[in-house]
Amino acid sequence: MTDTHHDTAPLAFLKGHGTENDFVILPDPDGRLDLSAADVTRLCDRRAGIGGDGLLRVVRSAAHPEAAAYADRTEWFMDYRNSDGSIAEMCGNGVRVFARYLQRAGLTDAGDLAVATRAGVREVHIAKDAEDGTPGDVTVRMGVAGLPEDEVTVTVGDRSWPARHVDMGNPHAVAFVDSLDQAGTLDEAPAVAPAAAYPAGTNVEFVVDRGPRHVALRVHERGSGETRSCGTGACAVMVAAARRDGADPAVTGRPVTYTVDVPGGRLVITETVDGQIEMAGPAVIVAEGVIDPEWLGLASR
Ligand SMILES: N[C@@H](CCC[C@H](N)C(=O)O)C(=O)O
Repeated sequence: MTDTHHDTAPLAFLKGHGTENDFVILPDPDGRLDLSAADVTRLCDRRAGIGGDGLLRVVRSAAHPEAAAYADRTEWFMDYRNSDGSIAEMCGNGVRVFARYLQRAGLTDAGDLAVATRAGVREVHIAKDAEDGTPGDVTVRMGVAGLPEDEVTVTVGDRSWPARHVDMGNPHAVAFVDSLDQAGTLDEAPAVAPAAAYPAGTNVEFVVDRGPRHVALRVHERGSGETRSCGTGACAVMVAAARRDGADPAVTGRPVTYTVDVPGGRLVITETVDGQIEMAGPAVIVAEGVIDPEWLGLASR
């Protein structure tokens, strides 16, 4: 934290998740907080902190140097960090939870909005709640998947699989396996070769079939370890599965939809004829509170 936030006022936070990919949310509209990697790690610590796979800082686009160029398109920038404090370009579940926060805070209504991310502006739709009060899903247009042609191999222990390199704004290696247990404990990051394919590291997904246009995955996230869901990872898996199955909306002229089961729930993902990947699923705020400024070291800076 820099001296841009040097009072001892409690710092508001919320906690939320999308299919159990969980986040600490820090509202910082005027961009006063300058979070170090150590600050993020502390906040995301599941025993000594609040706990989360990552952190979403909610900043006005105009107040953030990486988003000022988007300020005429959207008011809000998602400053996403992995739980180890590293910065990632994009977080698919994060942007859906971010939108839910904006709705809860009265900063947007259900309907359409746009959120700036390091991977560009993403369009989001918050569905209205059902009559019984069940919250509507949050859908995000994730952009067009990049499919580099390189041949990639993922290894865990003494097993290796060919993998598909998919770029969803952030990097992914998607390996189809016979059983999700083959990925082992995922306590450590799987080895991915050649390293040159992923100069900034990668997220790795292991995938099995569950039925027609229906797959399930486990994921090891760069910067966070194994998580119970990864939105960009689920989209990468959907595209890899579609191409494997011979489905390409740009060729057939028809959108294609896959159900993607993750350990923490279910995402429904469609590739449109213009190549856009649209991901729908739940996004939930579970708590809000205040952070002790002395604990985080705000008072001494
Ligand atoms: N869980 C996220 C992805 C977060 C970023 C990722 N760990 C990376 O470093 O690229 C998602 O829902 O997409």
